[in-house]
Parts: sequence; C-alpha cells; structure tokens
Amino acid sequence: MERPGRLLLLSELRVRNTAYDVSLSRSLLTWKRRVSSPVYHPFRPSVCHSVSVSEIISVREEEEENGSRRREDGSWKKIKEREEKDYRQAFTVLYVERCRQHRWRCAEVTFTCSDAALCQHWISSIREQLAAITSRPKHLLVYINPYGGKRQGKRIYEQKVAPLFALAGVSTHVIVTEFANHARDHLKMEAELKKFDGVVCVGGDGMFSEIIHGLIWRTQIDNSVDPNCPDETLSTCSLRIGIIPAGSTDCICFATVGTNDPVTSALHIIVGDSQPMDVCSVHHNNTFLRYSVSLLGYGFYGDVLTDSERKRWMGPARYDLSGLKMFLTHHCYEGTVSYLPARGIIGTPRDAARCQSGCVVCQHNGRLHSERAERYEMDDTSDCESDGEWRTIRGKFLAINAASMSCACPRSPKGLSPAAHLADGTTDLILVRKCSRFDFLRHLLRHTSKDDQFDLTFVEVHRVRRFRFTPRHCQSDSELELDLQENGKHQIFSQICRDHPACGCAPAYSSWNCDGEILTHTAIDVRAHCQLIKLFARGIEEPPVFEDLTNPCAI
Ligand SMILES: CCCCCCCCCCCCC/C=C/[C@@H](O)[C@H](COP(=O)(O)O)NC(=O)CCCCCCCCCCCCCCC
Ligand SMILES: Nc1ncnc2c1ncn2[C@@H]1O[C@H](COP(=O)(O)OP(=O)(O)O)[C@@H](O)[C@H]1O
Ligand SMILES: [Ca+2]
Repeated sequence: MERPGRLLLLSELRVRNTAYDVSLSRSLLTWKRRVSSPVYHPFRPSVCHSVSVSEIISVREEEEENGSRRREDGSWKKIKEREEKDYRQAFTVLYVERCRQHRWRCAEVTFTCSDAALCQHWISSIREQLAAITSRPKHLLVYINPYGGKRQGKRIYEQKVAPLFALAGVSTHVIVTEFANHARDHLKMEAELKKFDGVVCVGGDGMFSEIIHGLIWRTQIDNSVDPNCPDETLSTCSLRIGIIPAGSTDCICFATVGTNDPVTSALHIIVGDSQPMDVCSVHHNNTFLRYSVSLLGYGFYGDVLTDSERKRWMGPARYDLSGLKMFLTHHCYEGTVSYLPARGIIGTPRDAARCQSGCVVCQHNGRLHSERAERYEMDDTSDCESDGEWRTIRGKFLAINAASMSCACPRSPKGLSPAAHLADGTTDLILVRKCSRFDFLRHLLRHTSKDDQFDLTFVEVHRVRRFRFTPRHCQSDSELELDLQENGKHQIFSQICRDHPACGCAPAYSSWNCDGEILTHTAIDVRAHCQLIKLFARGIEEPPVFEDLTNPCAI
C-alpha cells in the first residue's frame, strides 16, 4: 500500500456512532478510532482501517427522510436520538475488500458528520480523486454468450455485474450474441470502437477468443498491417478486455485474476486494472489461421476437444469424460517440431517463481522485446529470426502443447506450464513423447499436485519465440528420406506400428486445439507476439503474509 502523502481532508466523523479521525490523501482514505482509553482491548474490533483511493468504487450520499436513513437494500432505518442531534448528514464509501483465494468483494462504510457542508465537501473531494484516475473505463462494450458453460452468462451479468457497473457510474452497450462469431464479426466490421474504453466478454475461453480475433484483426487493418504475413510486427490493441467468467474452462480469467468469480472480475474492470498479454499467431503456408493466448495442443488435448464438441450438451463435464476416453485411447502422433529458443530473456519453464502482479520478468523481457523490434526496424537486412538458431526434433508424441501462459484453471490450479509468463513474449513448448499409459497418467496427475510434471524422461519443455510443426503425413518426400537415413530402424518400427495398431501407438491424425477451437490445418507456424493485448486484470496478487508496514495504521 502507498504512503498516505499530503492530507487533503482530516475530520472527526462517526462510524456506527463511534468517533473516528478520518483522513483523505491522494492515495489513501483512512479512518482511525479516537482513543478514549489507551488500554488494549482484545475483543474490540480493529481500530484503524485504510483503503487505497484506487480501490474505492464509488461514494454515495445518504438520503434522509422523516428521521430515517435509506439502507443499501433500499429499506429505511430510524436515526437514533443520540445520532439525530448532531450527526444527521451521512455518506457511504464503497470499496474493494480482499477475501480468500484472490476473491474481491464490494464492502461499504457509512460516515456521519455534524454538518451538511462538511459532508458535501467529503463527497466531492472523494469524487474528485476518483475522477482523476484516468485508467478507469467509463463506457464499455459488453458481449454475452448466452450458451457458454452452464448457460448462465446472461443471468450472471444481469444479477452480479450490471449492478456494480451502475454503482461505479460505468455505462454499457450490451450485445447478447445470437450465433457463433457474432461478437468477432461485430468487432471486426461494425463496432464504433472510438466510443468505448474497453470490451467486456461474458463467457468462456472460446468467447474470449472471438473477442481477441475481432479486436486484433480490426487493429491490423486500421494500421495497414497484413495479418496473413507471419513475419509482420503486429500493432498492439489499445482497448482493454475484461472477462466475466461464464464458460467451461475459464483458464484465461483464472490465470490473470486468480479466481473464476464474476464479481471479482467486475471489480478489476471498474478500478481500471491493466495486464498486458502475449498472443501467438498461427499460420499455415503464409495464410493466417488463428490467434492463441492459452493452449495450443496437438494430440491429447486436440483429441479431447474434438471428442468433447459432440458432448457440448453435458456442459463443462464433457472435458472430463472426453479426457478419460482419450487417455484410454492412448494415440500417439509422429511429426517434426522445430523451434526458435527464446534467448536473452530471464526465466525458464522450470523456475520455481511464478508470474505475479507487477511481474519483473514480464517487464524486463517486454522491454528487451521492444528494444529488439526497434533495432530490427532500423536495420532491415536482419530479421527476427537472426538472433537464434532453429532446433528440430522428430519423433512420436502423445501430446505437443504450447502454453503462452500458465493455463491455470480449477481443474489444474498450477496449470499446464506453471512458470509460464503472461507477458514475456514467449510460449512454453511441451513435448510429451510416446510412453506407457501408466507414465502418461503420472504426467497428467502431476498437473494437480505439487510434483513437477516436466520431471519425467519422456517430457521436455522449451521456452520459445516461434515454432513449427509438421505431422509425418504432411512431410515432403525429401524430409521422409532424411528421417529414414537418420533412423532407419526406428522407421521400420513405425511401419510395424502402423500395420499393427494393437502395439499401442496406432498412427492417427490429430487436430490442434487452439484455445478451445479446432484448427483446420495440422502443419502450422506459430509466433509469439509480446504484449499484443491488454486485459482489465493485474495478474495474480501474492496473498498478504504479514502485517503491511507501510500501512499508516501500522505505524
Ligand atoms: C487425472 C487428472 C488429470 C488432470 C489434468 C488436467 C490438466 C488440465 C490442463 C488444462 C489446460 C486448459 C487450457 C485451456 C484450454 C481452453 O482454452 C479450452 C477452451 O475452454 P472453454 O471451453 O472455456 O472455451 N479448454 C479445453 O481445451 C479443455 C481442456 C481440458 C482438458 C481436461 C483433461 C482432463 C483429463 C482427464 C484425464 C483422466 C484420466 C483418468 C485416468 C483414470
Ligand atoms: N449465441 C451463440 N450461439 C452459439 N454459439 C455461440 C454464441 N455465442 C458464442 N458462441 C460460441 O460458443 C462457443 C463456446 O463459447 P464459450 O463462451 O467459450 O463457452 P464454453 O467455455 O462452454 O466453451 C464459442 O466457440 C463461441 O464462438
Ligand atoms: Ca508468455
């Protein structure tokens, strides 16, 4: 918490008929109980509270009528005789309160004052401070997918989110989608983006994917950037995106906020948080296919998604059933992965440290990335690939995954790549080679425990800027010839496997799961674009462990 700084106001006000010294600075609102007895009383509630001005949602003047004051729920409360004499004027401050597991709630405190002018002065001073926060959105464009997750999107928005936006004075234009890609196409072609300070997506990862496709595409066209060229430096999107979770996996919300809770997300939007995020572009033969921010998975996760689409009626449980089915099917896939390792950055996929709010790894690598981009622009003889060498791996894999962020979600609270960063310009390429069902289960189970899912002989992980994948059936004759020369024996075995599926690695074709959407091509070229979009989030906050010494109440 920030230091209080110069005080703008200091008055004696009352909270529930007890006298408090209340102060307001540019950064803090503090109320401290006036000490009548210096003796410590263990059963008395806390005597000093302080709230960061940046976390005040709004201030409300309390109405008074016939000796009664309106309560939050609209009912009227009789003002006590004692109170009535001097302390009839009141205002309520609504602010963010942190609860367990990264949840935020809207708390409130009502201050009563002895004179109307003082009360008005307090209200206008707090409102002035709030108005000075330029990062808060005033007008939002909201898209609701009524069919995401358990089909509760509309209800969640109307009951939990809209009332908070109204309290905070945020105006909205709400569109309930009528068909798949409605939101994407509206953003691409119709939406008057200049009118808004941000876009809100009510739904799951698939719906979020629609939003970023619309926004990124529109931004490139407006800036004359060709989205089909994989080597182009993409223009960053200026509008921030808020996610109100109402989907099946909701991993983008979970990994950027720390929880899947609509109220918490709404409050992060209201206070105007900003979290940059990497986006991977996916191309096939110089043709744009899709963008990805969470998981790009071929093999296991591709098959789980393909199978689960037929079970959409089951809701989020479809993934568990398809997961079990695909685990038992145990298909492996042959192909070639080549990648460009990320050089000069801080951090590796095996780090114990996690990407958190104000992450220094993201800040450092983000700076490095923009400095490099500037150098490349000045010297157009070099290209983005000249600072690293491509490495190639051929083999049989159960899964090939690229996680641009941790992909933490309720199913796996640490995610597919626990040390991945939201905004470092890289993606973690995870290769799970052919292994027994038992070993694959050990790997999967480690996503749900403290054990390291990469600490297994058949799993490797690389932090990369770019990678390509070609399934064996798409390899050219010369590549296949090279394979044969490199590993003749292996090829003979693979032929045997193909002829005898019972050996447990029947070759099959999988598809790519790209943030929950199935890609139409299997041979792909993927490139990470550093901090291309921004979310109304702040990354995961470290839970407070001990007393905050900078809190003025603690001094
Ligand atoms: C045995 C327990 C194993 C647990 C393994 C959990 C790993 C979970 C990693 C999840 C990464 C999620 C990445 C996000 C993907 C989403 O973009 C995307 C779309 O989300 P949306 O529907 O909200 O729009 N979601 C997905 O693709 C869903 C992936 C879910 C995979 C679940 C896999 C469950 C595996 C169960 C195996 C059971 C084996 C049991 C053997 C006795
Ligand atoms: N009105 C609609 N009707 C049908 N499908 C829609 C509609 N709006 C969005 N979609 C699509 O629904 C899919 C799933 O949405 P999502 O919100 O991610 O839910 P879930 O997490 O359950 O998959 C996405 O592919 C999205 O494009
Ligand atoms: Ca990243």
